[in-house]
Amino acid sequence: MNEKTTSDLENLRGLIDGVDQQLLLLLRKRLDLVAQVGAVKHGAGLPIYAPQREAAMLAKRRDEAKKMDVSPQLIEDILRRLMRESYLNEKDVGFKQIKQDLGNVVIVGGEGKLGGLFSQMLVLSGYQVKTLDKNDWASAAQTFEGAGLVIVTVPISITCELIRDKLSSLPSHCILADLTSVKTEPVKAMLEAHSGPVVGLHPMFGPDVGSLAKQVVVVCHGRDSDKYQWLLEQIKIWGARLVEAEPEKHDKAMQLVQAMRHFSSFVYGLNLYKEEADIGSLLQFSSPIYRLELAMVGRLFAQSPELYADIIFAQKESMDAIGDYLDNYSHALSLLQAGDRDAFVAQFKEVAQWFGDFAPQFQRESRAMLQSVNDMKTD
Ligand SMILES: C=C(O[C@@H]1C=C(C(=O)O)C=C[C@H]1O)C(=O)O
Repeated sequence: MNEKTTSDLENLRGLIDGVDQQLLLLLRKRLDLVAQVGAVKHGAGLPIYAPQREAAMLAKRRDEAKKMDVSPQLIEDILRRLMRESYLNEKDVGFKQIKQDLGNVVIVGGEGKLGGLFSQMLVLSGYQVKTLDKNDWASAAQTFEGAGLVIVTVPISITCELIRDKLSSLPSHCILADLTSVKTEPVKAMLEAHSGPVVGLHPMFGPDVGSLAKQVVVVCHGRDSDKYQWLLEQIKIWGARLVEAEPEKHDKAMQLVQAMRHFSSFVYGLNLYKEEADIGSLLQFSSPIYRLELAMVGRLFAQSPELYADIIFAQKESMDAIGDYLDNYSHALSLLQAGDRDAFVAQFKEVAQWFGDFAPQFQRESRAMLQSVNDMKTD
């Protein structure tokens, strides 16, 4: 490269550095303002996630970007990432405590990751939280004294037994809730063990989310919902959306959303293992979509085998859903083995028609995800 080119590049890159440093100053200023918004929301009991504000702001910035010949999608991508940071900032400011005279919250299994997240959110909301784990049962009666809310978040495989054996003598006013990823049996066990308010919750996210903004918590009502309405309001203030469902309907959906999804990832990983695939080499050749596929499968094997075994084995009925998947896989394979391209195309079209408008919607959503996957490449 000749001297003039080198000099030109250095000068321009220096100017870009200056602009980026100004961006940093603006980011710091924006985060300070967001923290002040968080403080106002804390006092007023407002949710950290304000979808209408976000939609209005994004629309304005997109218009302004267009007039400045800046990609509207670029400013939207930047602002969406900034908003994710905003939620963390606002969470750290804390939340209004909706139920002032609750007494203690006891989280059974609170040393687990999901229990730890709920403990953090409840403490940030001003509640006194105690945790009770497998070595604490000798002092359980004392811990439960004065408890206003007991949340059960232990492995699925021991949830119902623990509820029945250990939680049948709670104070009658105390709310009993669980966070289990299946609802029918735990809600039934809580209703049988406890005469007071009962509610089943299923946070549809992992414990590694930074905040509950935009997340979903499924609510399966048990008993005396008026007594735990404040808890649902508190979860909404944390930024989550509540989806009410009958336990049975929830569990039916989880056969596909969780059991079959995770079982399919397990089998995909098992197949790579049995085929002695060279993951490093696969990554070299991988398209963004395949890298995302590998990431979603690989992340499973970085987590607790017992957790996923519990999720997959939780419902006997999941076997039916997985068995149907195998039947459909075998049918599709038979078309391939028969070289019946026309039948494959016909089946493809039939499924595409069934997906309807969801197909192009998912194509648009996945395009943004794939671009993010590519953005994260450092090689
Ligand atoms: C800062 C706020 O809180 C959230 C974060 C926003 C942002 O980062 O711009 C906008 C809306 C809210 O979801 C707000 O409500 O204004």
